[in-house]
Amino acid sequence: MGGVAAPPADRDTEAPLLSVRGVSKTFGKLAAVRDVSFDVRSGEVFGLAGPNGAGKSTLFNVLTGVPFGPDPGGHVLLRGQDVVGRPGWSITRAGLVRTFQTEAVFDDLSVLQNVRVCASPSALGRRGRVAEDRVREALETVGLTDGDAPAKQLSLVDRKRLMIATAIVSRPSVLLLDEPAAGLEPQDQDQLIDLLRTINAAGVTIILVEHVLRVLRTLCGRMIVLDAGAVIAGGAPEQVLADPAVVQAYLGPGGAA
Ligand SMILES: Nc1ncnc2c1ncn2[C@@H]1O[C@H](COP(=O)(O)OP(=O)(O)OP(=O)(O)O)[C@@H](O)[C@H]1O
Repeated sequence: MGGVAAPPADRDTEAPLLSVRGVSKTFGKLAAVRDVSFDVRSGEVFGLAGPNGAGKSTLFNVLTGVPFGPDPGGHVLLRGQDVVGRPGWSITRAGLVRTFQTEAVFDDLSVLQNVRVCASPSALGRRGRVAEDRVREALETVGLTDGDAPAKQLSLVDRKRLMIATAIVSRPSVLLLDEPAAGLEPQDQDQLIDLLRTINAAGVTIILVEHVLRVLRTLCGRMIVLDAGAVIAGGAPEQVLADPAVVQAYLGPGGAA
């Protein structure tokens, strides 16, 4: 029951930017993540899918060390350096930055204030503040032009933009996005797709947890699927999403009949 092999690390000689090796996370008797290994190349948009409870968010937690790292024995190599065991701020500083499933936005603050307050410690300058040019650059990238607008007035897609701004203000090398398209109408999904393409084209490697398959198909060159914590398929989205084991995992026992 070793699971399915992760997609090939690389067809060329370039070392992967991120290498996840034998990562597991157990809560009591529950193996939420089971011996997961995969590689992400610099410049990729790499997809991570799986049914509810498959372990996707837990995997993001252990990759970024917040609130916990993996069980002993797992390795998370960023540019060949193992970040397991480092505190979360240090992993963020090394370049692994995530967003959360629900938009972590302070309604009573303005757009600008949200980016200043939510930025990770790695985005802070010498005086313990985020440089204003970084804040403005992040907001410009995500297309939020009115920094003084109260966050509570933002539409859902703009709240997603704001959450992404709070992550990219740290200038990550790998941006981990947890279900950014959740709840969006198709036209707003298209805006999100355009934004993620822009961020990726600027040199940011992206790992995308997503249930909206259209978004995965459009953006990802490669992806893996988790089920019950283990990798059950990996490769190009069209091939992976047609895999009978993946269809079965999504539909549940007997559902694929
Ligand atoms: N801190 C925790 N303590 C105990 N169990 C946990 C903890 N965090 C997650 N789990 C369990 O681990 C399993 C995987 O959860 P996780 O949230 O990672 O799945 P997911 O694939 O992100 O699901 P979804 O798509 O619904 O967000 C679930 O059974 C969940 O209840």
